[in-house]
Amino acid sequence: MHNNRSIRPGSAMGMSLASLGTPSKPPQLSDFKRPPSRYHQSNSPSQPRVRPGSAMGRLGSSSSSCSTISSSSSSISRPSTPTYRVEPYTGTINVSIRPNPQTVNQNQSKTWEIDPHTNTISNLIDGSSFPFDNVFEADPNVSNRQVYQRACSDLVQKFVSDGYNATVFAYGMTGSGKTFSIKGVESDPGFVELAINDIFAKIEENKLTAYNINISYLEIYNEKIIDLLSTSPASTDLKIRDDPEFGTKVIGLSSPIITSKDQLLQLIKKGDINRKTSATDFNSHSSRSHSILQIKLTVTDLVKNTETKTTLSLCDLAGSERAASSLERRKEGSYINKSLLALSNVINRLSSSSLEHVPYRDSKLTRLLQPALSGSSLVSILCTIHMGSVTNNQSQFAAETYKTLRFAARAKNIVINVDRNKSTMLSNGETAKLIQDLNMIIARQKGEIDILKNAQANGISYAGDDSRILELEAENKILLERIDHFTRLTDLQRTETVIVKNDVLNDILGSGIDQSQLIMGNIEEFYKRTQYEINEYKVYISQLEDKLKMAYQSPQQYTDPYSVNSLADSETSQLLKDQEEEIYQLKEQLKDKDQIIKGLSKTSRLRRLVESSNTSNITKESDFIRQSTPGTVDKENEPELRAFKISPKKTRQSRDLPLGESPRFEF
Ligand SMILES: Nc1ncnc2c1ncn2[C@@H]1O[C@H](COP(=O)(O)OP(=O)(O)OP(=O)(O)O)[C@@H](O)[C@H]1O
Repeated sequence: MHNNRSIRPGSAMGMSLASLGTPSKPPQLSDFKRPPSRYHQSNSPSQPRVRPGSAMGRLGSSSSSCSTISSSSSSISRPSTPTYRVEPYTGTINVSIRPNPQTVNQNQSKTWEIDPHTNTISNLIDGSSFPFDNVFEADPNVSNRQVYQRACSDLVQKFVSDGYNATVFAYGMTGSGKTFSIKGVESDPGFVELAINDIFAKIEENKLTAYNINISYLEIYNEKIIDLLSTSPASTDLKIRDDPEFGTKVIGLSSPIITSKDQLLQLIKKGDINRKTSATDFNSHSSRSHSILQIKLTVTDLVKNTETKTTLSLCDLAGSERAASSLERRKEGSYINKSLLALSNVINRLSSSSLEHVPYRDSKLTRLLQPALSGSSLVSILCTIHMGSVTNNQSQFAAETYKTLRFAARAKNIVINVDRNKSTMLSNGETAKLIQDLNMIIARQKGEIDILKNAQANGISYAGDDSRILELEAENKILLERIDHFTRLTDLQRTETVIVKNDVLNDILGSGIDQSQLIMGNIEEFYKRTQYEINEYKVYISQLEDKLKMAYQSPQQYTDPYSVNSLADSETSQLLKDQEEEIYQLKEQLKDKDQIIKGLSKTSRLRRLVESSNTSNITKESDFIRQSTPGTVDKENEPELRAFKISPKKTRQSRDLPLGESPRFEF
């Protein structure tokens, strides 16, 4: 866990690193099981079925090298929809098709036919037919909420409650409805807002769990990664780095902490404004970039004292398009098409049965999607299409729709194995940090309550003031209860760290009461060593504090001797944050060491007492042996003797205590 790492000046911590790849493990070849083809054996996985009796079916397979006649229509079955019930999840990617009802021309002959019952879309000209998890009708009454419920909400639930990363992306030709589905409109909110509503509803429901949310929002425009939440010029061409923990990371990407749903929605709105859009031949408000919004959730189980981190990625890809009339649009279009081709190639390789190299590095988009596509995330793809006819001037629509469906069919053929992200036990420092954060929230809320109360006292009141005060006071109460719980946990952990968890101390104490001289020597040695370490830490902390002071006084001139010469502002502030964090952790360690010393001093005192009582009790002991009857032990010294029977080493699991239960130490 990052809080446990040892950070030294000049370490890579000077860089502002925000994860972009969905966290957990880096992709491995073993993450892939080549899927058993759901298609007829002689079909290539990417080929659609041909319905018997259709134009192409009648022509027979010789008419096309890419289609095979299936023997009966009953063989067209709906692919199994992932249920996400087993762990780890093994199954196919969820693929949905949604047509843009606005581009359906009722006066033109139909090229595509949708059967919403079998979730199949068929081409009426060539007879090819594609089954998917969901195929929606080209009906303006099909709302974003309905599409979200079937294509996305399951993943969001798994992301919030079950420790899975989840990735949802919209793919399709320009103007087909990707942004409409992901972002939505005021009267019909899209996936982003619906997912956020679900996330916050879940958070409010579960009082035994604490949540921390961070977000990042980027776009890939002309193969450059741009931070949509930052206006700094340094955030317009960010680099990707391989990362053992997250798969890939974008260096310098901002990742603000979210404190409320409103704040989150505001930030996303700000990012949306920064995103590149222009009028094109097909869409008056076309997205000229791929956008990736990541919501990173840290869930702390207050009962088990564990923490789980998960990431939800919502991607609105730019649309594929033919040559545009404007030069600039053509240039953008060429970057868009290149990266979509790279994505298509990756999907082809993953869906094929060969074990060929998967070309993730061919584009920034595929590099960023690599962790998700290689098994560290549940995936759902929404493919949006136009229903244009091949027999009129909308023929480009038909060709693009065919391309999109082929892409979707290949994606549907990929089998992924996804593990839940592992929960980690919280360390003392992390619990203390959590308490600090909760205290900050309480202080802020108290400030808000005071302002509202003062305003009321001065006769200024706004509608809903009273209920807001009540709401804040209730939230305050819950937060105080959480703090109380964490404080108890921290105290327990500290005690345990001192008496049970410290291996050195345990070795010394567990080595037997009869070697008291040796033990005393060891304890003293250990005591000296700890004192020495404490002094070292103190010196190091004061150096760090001096450095921080300097940095705050003159951030422009401040250059860390260990870091690159001119850090960008954001990197400098990240460096400062890292150093503050390091100081905080070192201080926490110092507190632990202080506790150890207190524990040791107490133990030494007890041992001396026991030794003196042992000597004076020799006669009593021999009396005791002679009489062989219990009850003759010196009653006066009994408590101290009891206190000195040290139990064998305890295991690390002993920290995992149920709420309110103290660890049992045998003395
Ligand atoms: N399901 C739908 N219902 C109603 N209107 C839709 C639907 N899908 C798309 N539209 C409308 O079609 C137009 C184009 O949609 P949108 O901008 O979402 O396309 P896009 O796929 O994101 O395009 P681009 O790739 O160019 O950004 C918009 O005016 C949008 O409101």
